[in-house]
Amino acid sequence: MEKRVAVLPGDGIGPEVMAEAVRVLEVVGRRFNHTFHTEYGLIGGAAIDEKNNPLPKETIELCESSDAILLGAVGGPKWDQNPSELRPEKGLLAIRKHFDLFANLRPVAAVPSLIHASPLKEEIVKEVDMLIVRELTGGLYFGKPSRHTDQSAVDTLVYTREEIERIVDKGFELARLRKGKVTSVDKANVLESSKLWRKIVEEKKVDYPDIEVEHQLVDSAAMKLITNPSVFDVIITENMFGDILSDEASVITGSLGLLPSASVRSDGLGLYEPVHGSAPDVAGQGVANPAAAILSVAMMLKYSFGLETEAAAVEKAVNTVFEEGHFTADLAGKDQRALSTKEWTDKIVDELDLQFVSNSIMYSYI
Ligand SMILES: NC(=O)c1ccc[n+]([C@@H]2O[C@H](COP(=O)([O-])OP(=O)(O)OC[C@H]3O[C@@H](n4cnc5c(N)ncnc54)[C@H](O)[C@@H]3O)[C@@H](O)[C@H]2O)c1
Ligand SMILES: CC(C)[C@H](C(=O)O)[C@@H](O)C(=O)O
Ligand SMILES: [Mg+2]
Repeated sequence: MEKRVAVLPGDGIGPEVMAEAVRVLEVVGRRFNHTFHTEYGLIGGAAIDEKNNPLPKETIELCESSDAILLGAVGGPKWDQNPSELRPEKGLLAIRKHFDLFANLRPVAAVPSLIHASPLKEEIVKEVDMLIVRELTGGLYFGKPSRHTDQSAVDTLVYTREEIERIVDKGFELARLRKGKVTSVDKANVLESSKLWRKIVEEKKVDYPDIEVEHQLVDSAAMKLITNPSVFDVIITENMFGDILSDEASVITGSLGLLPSASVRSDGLGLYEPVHGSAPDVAGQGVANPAAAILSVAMMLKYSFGLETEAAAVEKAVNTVFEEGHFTADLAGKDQRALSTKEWTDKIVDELDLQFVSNSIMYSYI
Protein backbone atom coordinates (compact mmCIF):
# COMPACT_ATOMS: atom_id res chain seq x y z
CA MET A 1 0.00 0.00 0.00
CA GLU A 2 1.18 3.51 -0.76
CA LYS A 3 -0.22 6.46 1.21
CA ARG A 4 0.50 10.13 1.73
CA VAL A 5 0.44 11.35 5.29
CA ALA A 6 0.47 15.05 6.20
CA VAL A 7 2.39 15.56 9.44
CA LEU A 8 1.62 18.71 11.42
CA PRO A 9 3.84 18.70 14.54
CA GLY A 10 2.64 22.04 15.95
CA ASP A 11 4.00 23.40 19.22
CA GLY A 12 5.47 22.42 22.59
CA ILE A 13 5.71 18.65 22.93
CA GLY A 14 3.87 18.30 19.61
CA PRO A 15 7.08 18.02 17.54
CA GLU A 16 8.69 15.79 20.19
CA VAL A 17 5.92 13.17 20.17
CA MET A 18 5.30 13.47 16.42
CA ALA A 19 8.94 12.64 15.64
CA GLU A 20 8.51 9.37 17.53
CA ALA A 21 5.11 8.64 15.99
CA VAL A 22 6.57 9.05 12.51
CA ARG A 23 9.47 6.78 13.43
CA VAL A 24 6.97 4.07 14.40
CA LEU A 25 5.00 4.65 11.18
CA GLU A 26 8.19 4.15 9.19
CA VAL A 27 8.97 0.88 11.00
CA VAL A 28 5.43 -0.36 10.27
CA GLY A 29 5.90 0.60 6.62
CA ARG A 30 9.19 -1.31 6.40
CA ARG A 31 7.90 -4.36 8.23
CA PHE A 32 4.61 -4.69 6.37
CA ASN A 33 5.83 -3.53 3.03
CA HIS A 34 3.91 -0.26 2.74
CA THR A 35 5.15 3.11 1.62
CA PHE A 36 4.03 6.02 3.74
CA HIS A 37 5.09 9.32 2.23
CA THR A 38 5.26 11.85 5.04
CA GLU A 39 5.21 15.56 4.29
CA TYR A 40 5.40 18.25 6.94
CA GLY A 41 3.20 21.31 7.37
CA LEU A 42 2.85 24.23 9.76
CA ILE A 43 -0.02 24.69 12.17
CA GLY A 44 -0.65 26.59 15.40
CA GLY A 45 1.98 28.80 16.97
CA ALA A 46 4.70 27.56 14.63
CA ALA A 47 2.56 28.69 11.69
CA ILE A 48 1.79 32.04 13.31
CA ASP A 49 5.52 32.66 13.76
CA GLU A 50 6.33 31.86 10.13
CA LYS A 51 3.19 32.80 8.22
CA ASN A 52 1.20 35.01 10.60
CA ASN A 53 -1.64 32.51 10.21
CA PRO A 54 -2.43 29.52 12.50
CA LEU A 55 -3.59 27.49 9.47
CA PRO A 56 -1.74 28.66 6.32
CA LYS A 57 -3.15 27.80 2.92
CA GLU A 58 -0.07 25.66 2.14
CA THR A 59 -1.02 23.43 5.07
CA ILE A 60 -4.59 23.09 3.84
CA GLU A 61 -3.30 22.20 0.37
CA LEU A 62 -0.91 19.65 1.80
CA CYS A 63 -3.72 18.03 3.77
CA GLU A 64 -6.06 18.10 0.80
CA SER A 65 -3.56 16.13 -1.22
CA SER A 66 -2.93 13.60 1.57
CA ASP A 67 -4.72 10.42 2.59
CA ALA A 68 -4.58 11.19 6.32
CA ILE A 69 -3.32 13.84 8.72
CA LEU A 70 -1.21 13.34 11.83
CA LEU A 71 -1.13 16.23 14.28
CA GLY A 72 0.97 16.80 17.41
CA ALA A 73 -0.46 19.63 19.51
CA VAL A 74 -0.82 23.39 19.32
CA GLY A 75 -0.57 26.30 21.72
CA GLY A 76 1.64 27.68 24.42
CA PRO A 77 2.27 30.73 26.59
CA LYS A 78 4.16 32.49 23.80
CA TRP A 79 0.88 33.10 21.96
CA ASP A 80 -1.53 33.33 24.90
CA GLN A 81 -1.93 37.10 24.63
CA ASN A 82 -2.48 37.07 20.87
CA PRO A 83 -5.82 38.31 19.50
CA SER A 84 -8.37 35.52 18.99
CA GLU A 85 -7.68 35.11 15.26
CA LEU A 86 -3.97 34.66 15.91
CA ARG A 87 -4.26 32.02 18.61
CA PRO A 88 -2.70 28.63 17.77
CA GLU A 89 -5.91 26.89 18.84
CA LYS A 90 -7.76 28.67 16.00
CA GLY A 91 -5.65 26.69 13.54
CA LEU A 92 -6.78 23.44 15.10
CA LEU A 93 -10.44 24.43 15.07
CA ALA A 94 -10.11 25.67 11.48
CA ILE A 95 -8.60 22.44 10.17
CA ARG A 96 -11.30 20.36 11.86
CA LYS A 97 -13.97 22.58 10.33
CA HIS A 98 -12.36 22.82 6.90
CA PHE A 99 -12.31 19.05 6.53
CA ASP A 100 -15.71 18.60 8.23
CA LEU A 101 -14.19 16.18 10.74
CA PHE A 102 -17.31 16.08 12.86
CA ALA A 103 -16.72 12.85 14.77
CA ASN A 104 -13.92 12.74 17.30
CA LEU A 105 -13.31 9.24 18.66
CA ARG A 106 -11.48 9.08 21.98
CA PRO A 107 -11.02 5.56 23.30
CA VAL A 108 -10.26 5.16 27.00
CA ALA A 109 -9.29 1.73 28.28
CA ALA A 110 -7.58 0.67 31.46
CA VAL A 111 -4.29 -1.09 30.80
CA PRO A 112 -3.57 -3.89 33.28
CA SER A 113 0.13 -3.05 33.55
CA LEU A 114 -0.65 0.60 34.28
CA ILE A 115 -3.22 0.19 37.04
CA HIS A 116 -0.54 1.36 39.49
CA ALA A 117 -0.44 4.75 37.78
CA SER A 118 -4.11 5.61 38.26
CA PRO A 119 -5.05 7.48 41.42
CA LEU A 120 -8.32 5.52 41.37
CA LYS A 121 -8.76 2.15 43.07
CA GLU A 122 -7.95 -0.96 41.04
CA GLU A 123 -11.50 -2.35 41.33
CA ILE A 124 -12.87 0.88 39.86
CA VAL A 125 -10.58 1.09 36.84
CA LYS A 126 -9.77 -2.47 35.88
CA GLU A 127 -12.83 -3.15 33.69
CA VAL A 128 -12.89 0.22 31.93
CA ASP A 129 -13.18 0.13 28.16
CA MET A 130 -15.09 3.05 26.71
CA LEU A 131 -15.20 5.21 23.62
CA ILE A 132 -16.03 8.88 23.89
CA VAL A 133 -17.63 10.08 20.65
CA ARG A 134 -17.31 13.83 20.75
CA GLU A 135 -19.05 16.13 18.25
CA LEU A 136 -16.20 18.25 16.91
CA THR A 137 -17.36 20.89 14.46
CA GLY A 138 -20.34 22.54 16.15
CA GLY A 139 -21.50 23.90 19.46
CA LEU A 140 -19.93 26.66 21.52
CA TYR A 141 -16.60 26.49 19.71
CA PHE A 142 -18.08 27.67 16.44
CA GLY A 143 -21.31 29.56 17.19
CA LYS A 144 -21.63 33.22 16.25
CA PRO A 145 -21.63 35.78 17.77
CA SER A 146 -18.51 35.11 19.75
CA ARG A 147 -16.67 38.13 21.15
CA HIS A 148 -15.81 40.01 24.29
CA THR A 149 -15.17 43.53 25.46
CA ASP A 150 -13.97 44.56 28.91
CA GLN A 151 -17.59 44.77 30.00
CA SER A 152 -19.30 41.77 28.47
CA ALA A 153 -18.69 38.60 26.52
CA VAL A 154 -20.76 36.32 24.37
CA ASP A 155 -20.36 32.78 23.07
CA THR A 156 -23.12 31.05 21.16
CA LEU A 157 -24.13 27.41 21.38
CA VAL A 158 -25.81 26.38 18.13
CA TYR A 159 -26.57 22.90 16.85
CA THR A 160 -28.62 22.01 13.81
CA ARG A 161 -30.65 18.81 13.56
CA GLU A 162 -28.34 17.56 10.82
CA GLU A 163 -25.23 18.09 12.94
CA ILE A 164 -26.73 16.17 15.83
CA GLU A 165 -28.16 13.37 13.69
CA ARG A 166 -24.85 12.51 12.06
CA ILE A 167 -22.89 12.29 15.32
CA VAL A 168 -25.65 10.32 17.01
CA ASP A 169 -25.69 7.88 14.08
CA LYS A 170 -21.93 7.55 14.34
CA GLY A 171 -22.20 6.77 18.05
CA PHE A 172 -24.85 4.11 17.48
CA GLU A 173 -22.87 2.53 14.65
CA LEU A 174 -19.75 2.36 16.81
CA ALA A 175 -21.72 0.88 19.72
CA ARG A 176 -22.74 -1.95 17.39
CA LEU A 177 -19.07 -2.80 16.95
CA ARG A 178 -18.51 -2.75 20.70
CA LYS A 179 -20.63 -3.70 23.73
CA GLY A 180 -23.87 -2.31 22.33
CA LYS A 181 -24.53 0.46 24.81
CA VAL A 182 -24.82 4.21 24.24
CA THR A 183 -24.79 6.82 26.97
CA SER A 184 -25.84 10.18 25.60
CA VAL A 185 -24.47 12.96 27.75
CA ASP A 186 -26.21 16.33 27.74
CA LYS A 187 -27.54 19.13 29.91
CA ALA A 188 -31.16 18.76 28.85
CA ASN A 189 -32.41 20.05 32.21
CA VAL A 190 -31.13 23.51 31.23
CA LEU A 191 -29.86 23.90 27.67
CA GLU A 192 -32.12 24.16 24.62
CA SER A 193 -29.42 22.59 22.43
CA SER A 194 -29.38 19.59 24.77
CA LYS A 195 -33.17 19.29 24.60
CA LEU A 196 -32.93 18.90 20.83
CA TRP A 197 -29.96 16.55 21.26
CA ARG A 198 -31.95 14.30 23.61
CA LYS A 199 -35.00 14.34 21.33
CA ILE A 200 -32.88 13.24 18.38
CA VAL A 201 -31.26 10.43 20.37
CA GLU A 202 -34.77 9.24 21.31
CA GLU A 203 -35.84 9.34 17.65
CA LYS A 204 -32.70 7.61 16.42
CA LYS A 205 -32.76 4.76 18.90
CA VAL A 206 -35.72 3.29 17.04
CA ASP A 207 -33.32 2.59 14.16
CA TYR A 208 -30.95 0.74 16.49
CA PRO A 209 -33.19 -1.59 18.52
CA ASP A 210 -30.17 -3.75 19.40
CA ILE A 211 -28.49 -0.88 21.25
CA GLU A 212 -29.14 -0.08 24.90
CA VAL A 213 -29.56 3.68 25.33
CA GLU A 214 -29.36 5.84 28.41
CA HIS A 215 -29.28 9.58 28.98
CA GLN A 216 -27.01 11.12 31.57
CA LEU A 217 -26.69 14.75 32.56
CA VAL A 218 -23.16 15.97 32.11
CA ASP A 219 -22.54 16.93 35.72
CA SER A 220 -23.42 13.51 37.09
CA ALA A 221 -21.68 11.88 34.11
CA ALA A 222 -18.49 13.59 35.26
CA MET A 223 -18.99 12.08 38.71
CA LYS A 224 -19.76 8.60 37.35
CA LEU A 225 -16.66 8.68 35.17
CA ILE A 226 -14.59 8.63 38.33
CA THR A 227 -16.77 6.56 40.65
CA ASN A 228 -18.06 3.88 38.27
CA PRO A 229 -16.46 4.27 34.84
CA SER A 230 -16.88 0.64 33.78
CA VAL A 231 -20.63 1.25 33.19
CA PHE A 232 -19.80 3.20 30.04
CA ASP A 233 -19.36 1.75 26.58
CA VAL A 234 -19.95 4.49 23.99
CA ILE A 235 -20.50 8.02 25.25
CA ILE A 236 -21.91 10.45 22.69
CA THR A 237 -21.78 14.08 23.53
CA GLU A 238 -21.45 17.59 22.20
CA ASN A 239 -18.21 19.39 21.56
CA MET A 240 -17.29 21.04 24.85
CA PHE A 241 -18.67 18.35 27.14
CA GLY A 242 -16.59 15.82 25.18
CA ASP A 243 -13.47 17.92 25.52
CA ILE A 244 -13.78 18.11 29.28
CA LEU A 245 -14.92 14.56 29.91
CA SER A 246 -12.11 13.04 27.87
CA ASP A 247 -9.38 14.79 29.84
CA GLU A 248 -11.15 13.68 33.00
CA ALA A 249 -11.34 10.10 31.71
CA SER A 250 -7.58 10.08 31.14
CA VAL A 251 -7.19 9.89 34.92
CA ILE A 252 -8.57 6.36 34.75
CA THR A 253 -5.71 5.25 32.53
CA GLY A 254 -3.02 6.95 34.57
CA SER A 255 -1.90 9.69 32.18
CA LEU A 256 -3.25 12.13 29.64
CA GLY A 257 -0.18 11.13 27.63
CA LEU A 258 -1.87 7.83 26.78
CA LEU A 259 -5.03 8.89 25.00
CA PRO A 260 -5.11 8.92 21.18
CA SER A 261 -7.91 10.27 19.04
CA ALA A 262 -9.31 10.11 15.54
CA SER A 263 -11.31 12.92 13.98
CA VAL A 264 -13.21 11.55 11.04
CA ARG A 265 -15.99 12.26 8.62
CA SER A 266 -17.92 9.72 6.55
CA ASP A 267 -15.49 9.07 3.70
CA GLY A 268 -12.36 7.87 5.47
CA LEU A 269 -10.27 11.05 5.55
CA GLY A 270 -9.13 11.48 9.10
CA LEU A 271 -7.01 13.59 11.38
CA TYR A 272 -5.23 11.72 14.14
CA GLU A 273 -3.91 13.45 17.21
CA PRO A 274 -3.28 12.88 20.89
CA VAL A 275 -6.00 14.14 23.23
CA HIS A 276 -3.38 16.06 25.19
CA GLY A 277 -2.05 19.52 24.43
CA SER A 278 1.37 21.06 23.95
CA ALA A 279 2.28 20.59 27.64
CA PRO A 280 4.42 23.73 28.02
CA ASP A 281 5.45 22.61 31.50
CA VAL A 282 7.45 19.67 30.13
CA ALA A 283 8.14 20.83 26.55
CA GLY A 284 11.75 20.89 25.40
CA GLN A 285 12.88 18.36 28.01
CA GLY A 286 12.49 15.19 25.92
CA VAL A 287 10.37 13.58 28.65
CA ALA A 288 6.85 13.65 27.17
CA ASN A 289 4.98 10.40 26.80
CA PRO A 290 4.70 9.62 23.05
CA ALA A 291 2.17 6.79 23.57
CA ALA A 292 -0.87 8.92 22.67
CA ALA A 293 0.79 10.03 19.43
CA ILE A 294 1.93 6.48 18.60
CA LEU A 295 -1.52 5.08 19.33
CA SER A 296 -2.95 7.82 17.12
CA VAL A 297 -0.82 6.34 14.32
CA ALA A 298 -2.45 2.99 15.10
CA MET A 299 -5.87 4.61 14.80
CA MET A 300 -4.86 6.10 11.44
CA LEU A 301 -3.69 2.71 10.17
CA LYS A 302 -6.99 1.17 11.19
CA TYR A 303 -9.56 3.85 10.36
CA SER A 304 -8.09 5.62 7.33
CA PHE A 305 -6.10 2.80 5.72
CA GLY A 306 -7.99 -0.30 6.92
CA LEU A 307 -4.70 -1.82 8.13
CA GLU A 308 -6.02 -3.70 11.16
CA THR A 309 -3.09 -6.08 11.57
CA GLU A 310 -0.60 -3.24 11.44
CA ALA A 311 -2.61 -1.22 13.96
CA ALA A 312 -2.81 -4.24 16.23
CA ALA A 313 0.96 -4.72 15.99
CA VAL A 314 1.53 -1.17 17.19
CA GLU A 315 -0.92 -1.61 20.05
CA LYS A 316 0.66 -4.89 21.02
CA ALA A 317 4.09 -3.29 21.06
CA VAL A 318 2.79 -0.54 23.36
CA ASN A 319 1.22 -3.10 25.70
CA THR A 320 4.31 -5.24 25.79
CA VAL A 321 6.63 -2.34 26.55
CA PHE A 322 4.36 -1.37 29.45
CA GLU A 323 4.16 -4.97 30.64
CA GLU A 324 7.95 -5.10 30.64
CA GLY A 325 7.88 -2.13 33.01
CA HIS A 326 9.17 0.65 30.77
CA PHE A 327 7.60 4.03 31.45
CA THR A 328 8.09 7.70 30.75
CA ALA A 329 8.09 10.11 33.70
CA ASP A 330 4.31 10.58 33.81
CA LEU A 331 3.80 6.86 34.50
CA ALA A 332 6.96 5.74 36.28
CA GLY A 333 6.71 4.90 39.96
CA LYS A 334 8.89 6.65 42.55
CA ASP A 335 11.61 4.00 42.52
CA GLN A 336 11.59 3.45 38.75
CA ARG A 337 13.89 5.02 36.20
CA ALA A 338 11.78 7.02 33.75
CA LEU A 339 12.71 6.67 30.10
CA SER A 340 12.94 9.69 27.84
CA THR A 341 10.50 10.15 24.94
CA LYS A 342 13.05 8.74 22.55
CA GLU A 343 14.23 5.87 24.77
CA TRP A 344 10.68 4.70 25.30
CA THR A 345 10.03 4.74 21.54
CA ASP A 346 13.26 2.78 21.03
CA LYS A 347 11.61 0.02 23.07
CA ILE A 348 8.53 0.18 20.83
CA VAL A 349 10.69 -0.08 17.73
CA ASP A 350 12.60 -3.06 19.22
CA GLU A 351 9.33 -4.70 20.10
CA LEU A 352 7.93 -4.19 16.60
CA ASP A 353 11.10 -5.71 15.23
CA LEU A 354 10.66 -8.72 17.49
CA GLN A 355 6.98 -9.42 17.07
CA PHE A 356 5.58 -7.33 14.29
CA VAL A 357 3.08 -9.91 13.17
CA SER A 358 0.90 -11.19 15.97
CA ASN A 359 -2.71 -12.13 16.43
CA SER A 360 -2.56 -12.52 20.17
CA ILE A 361 -3.73 -9.04 21.00
CA MET A 362 -4.79 -9.17 24.62
CA TYR A 363 -5.82 -5.63 25.07
CA SER A 364 -7.08 -3.08 22.62
CA TYR A 365 -6.78 0.66 23.03
CA ILE A 366 -8.69 1.57 19.93
N1 LIG B 1 -5.05 19.18 20.56
C1 LIG B 1 -4.28 20.18 20.96
O1 LIG B 1 -3.46 20.66 20.21
C2 LIG B 1 -4.44 20.70 22.34
C3 LIG B 1 -5.15 19.99 23.31
C4 LIG B 1 -5.23 20.50 24.59
C5 LIG B 1 -4.59 21.69 24.91
N2 LIG B 1 -3.90 22.35 23.94
C6 LIG B 1 -3.14 23.57 24.22
O2 LIG B 1 -1.98 23.16 24.95
C7 LIG B 1 -1.56 24.21 25.82
C8 LIG B 1 -1.39 23.67 27.23
O3 LIG B 1 -2.63 23.25 27.73
P1 LIG B 1 -2.84 22.48 29.11
O4 LIG B 1 -1.61 22.62 29.93
O5 LIG B 1 -4.14 22.87 29.65
O6 LIG B 1 -3.04 20.93 28.69
P2 LIG B 1 -1.95 19.86 28.24
O7 LIG B 1 -2.71 18.69 27.76
O8 LIG B 1 -0.96 20.43 27.33
O9 LIG B 1 -1.20 19.47 29.62
C9 LIG B 1 -1.90 19.11 30.80
C10 LIG B 1 -0.95 18.35 31.75
O10 LIG B 1 -0.71 17.04 31.24
C11 LIG B 1 0.67 16.85 31.01
N3 LIG B 1 0.82 16.13 29.74
C12 LIG B 1 0.10 16.32 28.62
N4 LIG B 1 0.53 15.52 27.65
C13 LIG B 1 1.55 14.81 28.15
C14 LIG B 1 2.42 13.83 27.62
N5 LIG B 1 2.29 13.38 26.35
N6 LIG B 1 3.38 13.33 28.41
C15 LIG B 1 3.50 13.73 29.67
N7 LIG B 1 2.73 14.67 30.25
C16 LIG B 1 1.75 15.21 29.48
C17 LIG B 1 1.28 18.23 30.94
O11 LIG B 1 2.64 18.19 31.28
C18 LIG B 1 0.41 19.02 31.88
O12 LIG B 1 0.88 18.87 33.20
C19 LIG B 1 -2.66 25.28 25.70
O13 LIG B 1 -2.18 26.27 24.82
C20 LIG B 1 -3.84 24.56 25.11
O14 LIG B 1 -4.68 25.39 24.35
C21 LIG B 1 -3.81 21.88 22.67
C1 LIG C 1 -6.85 23.16 21.99
C2 LIG C 1 -8.32 23.01 22.02
C3 LIG C 1 -8.96 23.92 21.01
C4 LIG C 1 -8.76 21.57 21.83
C5 LIG C 1 -10.27 21.44 21.97
O1 LIG C 1 -10.85 21.98 22.92
O2 LIG C 1 -10.86 20.80 21.12
C6 LIG C 1 -8.16 20.56 22.77
O3 LIG C 1 -8.46 20.80 24.11
C7 LIG C 1 -8.57 19.16 22.38
O4 LIG C 1 -9.11 18.46 23.22
O5 LIG C 1 -8.31 18.76 21.23
MG1 LIG D 1 -9.04 19.07 25.16
